[in-house]
Amino acid sequence: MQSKVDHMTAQLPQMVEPRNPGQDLDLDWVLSAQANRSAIERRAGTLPGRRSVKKDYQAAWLLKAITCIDLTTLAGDDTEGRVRRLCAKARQPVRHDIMEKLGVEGITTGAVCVYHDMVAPAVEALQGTGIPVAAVSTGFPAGLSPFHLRVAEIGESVKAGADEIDIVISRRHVLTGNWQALYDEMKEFRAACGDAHVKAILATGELGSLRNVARTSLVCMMAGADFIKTSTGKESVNATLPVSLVMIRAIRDYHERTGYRVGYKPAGGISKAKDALVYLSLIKEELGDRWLQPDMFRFGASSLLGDIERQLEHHVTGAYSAGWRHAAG
Ligand SMILES: O=C[C@H](O)COP(=O)(O)O
Repeated sequence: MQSKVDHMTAQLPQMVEPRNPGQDLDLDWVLSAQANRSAIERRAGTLPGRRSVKKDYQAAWLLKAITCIDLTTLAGDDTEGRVRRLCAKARQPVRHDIMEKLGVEGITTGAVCVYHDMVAPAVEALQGTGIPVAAVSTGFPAGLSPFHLRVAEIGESVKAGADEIDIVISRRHVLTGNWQALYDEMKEFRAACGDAHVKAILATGELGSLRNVARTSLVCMMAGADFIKTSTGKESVNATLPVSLVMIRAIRDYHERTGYRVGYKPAGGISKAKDALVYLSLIKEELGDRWLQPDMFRFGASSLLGDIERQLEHHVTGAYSAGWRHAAG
């Protein structure tokens, strides 16, 4: 068990892959992307019952999940104090006594994710830790402010010290099939990020179909997205397993054709440890171990960490509930 924990929690330095440079918009490829809803839903339906995460290794997998969390606060009443407390949690995500019993030290969350105004306090609170700060941007969550302001917002967050920028795409470009406009927008956002990594938020709950999700994923990667992300957390439907399958298969396709690995970030509504394990199994099965590192995979989540910590506490006190054990495999 201990060596499994060590192996699972070994964190790679942030963002070690060569960045996806993007490529010209390939409309034939985009339009050939399909998604068979019933096949996707059948496959997604099998995931929660699968046993890819062995019971003995659950603690190790939960620690792995922590290293992949973008610990998030995106609320209108965010304050510097709340963000400082969030950053303290990112540095020390699990209570000392639990970590001691697990025999692990030094793990952190993958990043902290905040609105622009909270970037500076987050950068200050995380100084010297190596934990990146991600800023949501471009008129998050709807992305309907004037284009030049959306581009300028990226520049402001980079100037304030953000390492990663989570942009929102214009859903209307997808809904009207204007792939060129989507590509141009994404390319400009990517350029404005400079050295900061860019995550493209698709807002999949507003894209109308799984086929649109597949096509949008490809266009964003062609325009140079470092990550594709499901949702803002503010749509009525956020991260789901069918949408995740479509997006990670697009990532696999893109890697096979171009040689570049793009990261994946399911976000919104993921709050249970057992759900995190299902996502990790999905990534392992569909993309392989390389994507199970924080530079290639993140959960966008505001409350997942709390449940994971509770489950780890149960693990060290031997108090797992039978139901949870069953669900997690
Ligand atoms: O990107 C992150 C999401 O906004 C977080 O959503 P959540 O509060 O449902 O975990």
